[in-house]
Amino acid sequence: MTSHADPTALNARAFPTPEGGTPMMVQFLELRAEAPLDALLFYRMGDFYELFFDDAVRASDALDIALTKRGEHQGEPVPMCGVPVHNAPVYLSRLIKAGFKVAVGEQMEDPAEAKKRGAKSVVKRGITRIVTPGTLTEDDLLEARAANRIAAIARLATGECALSWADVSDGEFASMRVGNDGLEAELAALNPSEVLCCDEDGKLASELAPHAVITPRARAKFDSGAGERRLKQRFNVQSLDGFGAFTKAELSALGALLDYLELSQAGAPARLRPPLSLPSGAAMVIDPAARMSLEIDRTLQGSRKGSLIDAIDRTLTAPGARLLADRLSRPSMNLAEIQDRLDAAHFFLENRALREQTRERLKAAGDPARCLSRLLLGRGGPRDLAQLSRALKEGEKLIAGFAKDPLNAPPAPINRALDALSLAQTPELARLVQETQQSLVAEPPLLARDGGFVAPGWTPALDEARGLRDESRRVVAGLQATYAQHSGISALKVKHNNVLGYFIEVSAKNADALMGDQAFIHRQTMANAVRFSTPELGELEAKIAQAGERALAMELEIFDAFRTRIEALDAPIRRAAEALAGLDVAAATAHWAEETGAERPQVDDSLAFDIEGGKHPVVERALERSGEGRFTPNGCHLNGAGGDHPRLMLVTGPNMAGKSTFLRQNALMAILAQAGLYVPAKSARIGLVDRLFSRVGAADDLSRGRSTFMAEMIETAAILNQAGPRALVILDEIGRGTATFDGLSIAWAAVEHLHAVNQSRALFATHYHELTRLADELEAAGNCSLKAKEWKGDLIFLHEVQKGPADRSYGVEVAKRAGLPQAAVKRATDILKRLESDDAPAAALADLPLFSSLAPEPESRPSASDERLKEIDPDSLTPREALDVLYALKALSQNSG
Ligand SMILES: Nc1ncnc2c1ncn2[C@@H]1O[C@H](COP(=O)(O)OP(=O)(O)OP(=O)(O)O)[C@@H](O)[C@H]1O
Repeated sequence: MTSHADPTALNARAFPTPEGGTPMMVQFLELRAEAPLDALLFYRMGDFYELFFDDAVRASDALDIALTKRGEHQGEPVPMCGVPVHNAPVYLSRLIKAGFKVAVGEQMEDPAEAKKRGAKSVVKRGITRIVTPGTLTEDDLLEARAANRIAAIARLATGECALSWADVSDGEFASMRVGNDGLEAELAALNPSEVLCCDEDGKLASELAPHAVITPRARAKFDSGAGERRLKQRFNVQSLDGFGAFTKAELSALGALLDYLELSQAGAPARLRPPLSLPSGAAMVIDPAARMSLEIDRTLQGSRKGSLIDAIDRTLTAPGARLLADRLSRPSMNLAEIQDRLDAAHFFLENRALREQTRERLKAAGDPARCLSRLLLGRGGPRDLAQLSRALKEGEKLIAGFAKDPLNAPPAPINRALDALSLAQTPELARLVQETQQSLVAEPPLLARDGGFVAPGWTPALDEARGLRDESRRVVAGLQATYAQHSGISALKVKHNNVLGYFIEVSAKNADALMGDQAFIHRQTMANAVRFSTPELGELEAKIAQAGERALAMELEIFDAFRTRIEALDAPIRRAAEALAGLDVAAATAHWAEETGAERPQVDDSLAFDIEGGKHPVVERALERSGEGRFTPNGCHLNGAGGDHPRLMLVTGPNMAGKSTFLRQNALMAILAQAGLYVPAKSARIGLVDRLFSRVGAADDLSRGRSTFMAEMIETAAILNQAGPRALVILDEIGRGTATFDGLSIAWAAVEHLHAVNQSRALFATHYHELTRLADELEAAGNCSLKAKEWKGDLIFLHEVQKGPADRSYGVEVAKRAGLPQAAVKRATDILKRLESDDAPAAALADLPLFSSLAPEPESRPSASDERLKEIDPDSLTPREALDVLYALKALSQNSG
């Protein structure tokens, strides 16, 4: 599919040469040549960003705005469209969502400066930034509760592979070595909005990360030596050893990413934390198919509503929500880390009042990480400053609630968070917080350039400048009365606009009186009014402007000083922001657990999988909301201890009985437990799961040219090739997309392979009853089924898991419930009876008459003569009437016959 935003198509564009152009057009085309071809150029002209040529054509189409023309270039009209600067974020976000990148060409000087060089000179412009999906920082353009990552894939000639990624909005910067076959799963976990790769890997990257914008870069940008140099220079170190041991591929990926971020931030390079090399094996690997089908952070339709995270997220801050999403997308393999998270949640569950108090404080904390990044990038304003210091202050206040009660001491992870929040540990930071709180007005504006954010009383010099400005304004206001009195025109007004500054306005009929007066200088005649100025007004105007400018300059200086101090305190501020997010997740987990009765899981390094009373949090919520009844909790034991506790469980039962739900809820249980969260179960013991595979439901993958069956087989192959004894495998009805015997054989072989070779803990749902026999033959396999019973000819699902296989499949009953025509249901019942006879299926069907050759069963509606007979009461008939009725009945039966 090629879209307007397709980088390959964009990179093939050509723009005219500047020859023969107007000075402005020459400047535009020079900037256009400087900006990457796959980005649209927003060219600032006063209050508008204008787009020209092909940029205008594509943007007007994507934004649905008018495409006009502006003069000619080289004899051809120039296509143009524009968006107002004050509304630019809205248009930017639409273009970014449509997959475009935008280079912003700003005016680099005051137009007045340009005029000094001659009437025809053009205002200097330069590219200040390239806005791309993966490099956003503005709240308007970002989703608050989701990370916004940009990733880079490096594949060296040696076969070595690595991923690097960054979140410019909060400074995250990391890399990880991966095998070629692990790229897709890791990219799915990171869920980046933009992916860099070298030119040759463009197609591969779009297959690996189908939801991301792909940005191909020259192979030279992926040079690992250059990458290392760039990293050292950026982080100002002699050696990278202090940050970790990076492979060549990691250096290549990190270097390429840094290079691109420098380009896109044009001179204001993103402020990133020093790179972190994540060890492989630190997180449970969830294959992309499983991630999708388990609907962890979004549903198959792509919405957050209806996903696992939506059902369990009780965080109150956006950074808390992002941390929770991160933990769910990369469940930990580190037992100590998991215990820490569970300890923190447990503490908040036990200490309800403290939890409520903490959550109350968190509500005011906002998003300090993103405020900090914007401030460091020079894109932050006074509101960011105020929000950041409020968050730090709330963090400080929060500590007081955790009284030093030796009998109820918070666990280590909470203590660490409290330490990070303690301003007393960083007096510099404490001072900064105090000063920003004192110096800023209650509701500061978004942008510093507008001024008006420093509170009165903060610096005498600023107060004085403002006093002068305000005093002059008062004098101006007073002048209106003086002039009115002097001229005798009571309707005289003193007004202000950007062109004339202060002026006097009178109606046209009063103008003559002032025209002859030396004190008033005529400036402008309008349809109904005439405008004048006076030297006095001019002087006051200058005073006001001067004082205003001085005041603004002082405010900007104060703001800059704060910014510089923040830059130096970058690390402790980040630590405090992370601590707040961590406390939010812990308190939210406890809150959710209390609300739903979720329990603390026991996670260890065994191979156990023992769940009692497990529930599917999303299905349970859906049932609750629709009032359709309660969720039936079910246990699941896959610890391989033998007997009742097989390692591989075959799950049978009628359609709609709840097999898929059962499979999914157990996969989710492992994810939740290793994310360090409570689980929706009475109890759960789970031995670390290193990889989670799930083949649930048949989602067509037609976009990749794979049929349902092909997609299913590819995923099954991946499972049988990769799953090991620590894996958890969830397989739902594999083989059903092909002929019965093929399907059964494949399913059969898969079960045997999983049992003997992979030896993973596995749940295998199937409709092939023949498979249930395997439980007798394979020592670590067992059967369970979902109960259903027939009642008065209807099928009732109990959603209860019981030992042993299902007695039969009830497919025909389900079809009947779904409203299949009566004739088809009856026919299916007949066929089923024959198939279930002892003969081989082919023989059983041999003498079965074809459906079409059977006379359709007559509808059992009463005949007309029957109806008539019912109406007759023989006792009330005269002999004559009886004879008439007899004739009538005879006629009716002849007609219908
Ligand atoms: N444990 C449960 N308690 C209550 N209701 C449940 C339970 N499990 C499933 N259900 C309900 O039954 C419906 C069908 O469940 P599910 O899709 O898991 O069935 P299935 O056996 O996999 O069906 P099929 O074989 O047709 O895919 C669910 O949408 C849910 O409403």
